[in-house]
Amino acid sequence: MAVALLRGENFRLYRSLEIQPHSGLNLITGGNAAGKTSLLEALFVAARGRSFRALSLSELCGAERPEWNVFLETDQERHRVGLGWNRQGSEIRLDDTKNARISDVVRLVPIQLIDPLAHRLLDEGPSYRRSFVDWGVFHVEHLFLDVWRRYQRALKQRNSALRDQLEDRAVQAWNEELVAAGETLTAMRLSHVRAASAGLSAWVQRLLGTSDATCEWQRGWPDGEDFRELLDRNLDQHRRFGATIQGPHRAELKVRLNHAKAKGRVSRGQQKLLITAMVLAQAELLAAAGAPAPILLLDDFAAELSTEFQSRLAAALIEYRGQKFVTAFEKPAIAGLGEGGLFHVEHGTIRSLNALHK
Ligand SMILES: Nc1ncnc2c1ncn2[C@@H]1O[C@H](COP(=O)(O)OP(=O)(O)OP(=O)(O)O)[C@@H](O)[C@H]1O
Repeated sequence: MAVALLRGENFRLYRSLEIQPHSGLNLITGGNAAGKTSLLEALFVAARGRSFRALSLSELCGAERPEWNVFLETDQERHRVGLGWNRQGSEIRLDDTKNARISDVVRLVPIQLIDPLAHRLLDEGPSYRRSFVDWGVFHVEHLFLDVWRRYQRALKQRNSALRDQLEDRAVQAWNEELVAAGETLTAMRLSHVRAASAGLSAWVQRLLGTSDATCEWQRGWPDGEDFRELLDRNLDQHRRFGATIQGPHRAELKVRLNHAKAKGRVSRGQQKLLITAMVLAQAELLAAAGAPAPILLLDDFAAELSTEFQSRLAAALIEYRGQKFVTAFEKPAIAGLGEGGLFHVEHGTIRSLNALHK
């Protein structure tokens, strides 16, 4: 699956935008503030229903009028996805369905971004890594969303019973659902991380020249402990905190490169390539599970990378068989980059620099 057409109106600096991307690699060049990131953002917003850098959809509105829209069409099956915003709210359309559910769009058009802030996946708190893993599990396990929602609901109810200092029975009433959903969720996450870790080494070898990268899933409560018993045993502690302080909502993905924690001890350039390897390993799992191969957005190709690392990254991108959108100030002098779609952006105007050979 690839995006065959992207359109937008009054989206950030673009009065209107339209591209017909290549199904493989698309290189988008342009100077500072030309509109490269905004173009990736238009794609991301259409596929995820939210931006990766704006907190609200209103920020995406251009100067023309108080409304904007983005639209994409896929190559296979010609699915059409549109997101429109005005001051009254936003609406997602999927094919002929108005007010479609964003989860249906997300499932149809998996998209991942690696931008200059991607190091947060390794540097910041565990919620970034949980979201990363859960995004993959969502795409390979169709029951994930239901189980995740059940867990969140039981957790919320249990926590509010703890906060309101209700009697033990009222708190414990949620344990069964919390344990049932929590254990299923954990099993799905564990099997996803194990499978992704198996593919990670090969991508790390290609990108970083070492195969010594590991990902370990910590499920959110101590190994060897039964979740149900732990909830009963720690009830007083949870009462003191006014919250359930163990469980899958506290899970963590521990990432190591050459035995060092990927946080702090690994350089920014290494982090960028390690994250790319994680994204590519996960993308392969999706494809293997019959989901569409994720579309990869890579903002600022050369940032943080030596020429050797740039060559390695280019080779990995070319090898990855999903669709890719890569931005750079200028076309890197690396064979293979720019052989697919080549676009140049200037002041919110996009020019296609090649006859697209699809
Ligand atoms: N809502 C908006 N309406 C109009 N213009 C906007 C809006 N939001 C951002 N811009 C402008 O769009 C321009 C392009 O931003 P964008 O982040 O896409 O550039 P870029 O090509 O990725 O640049 P760089 O390489 O410097 O990051 C910026 O000058 C920004 O001020």
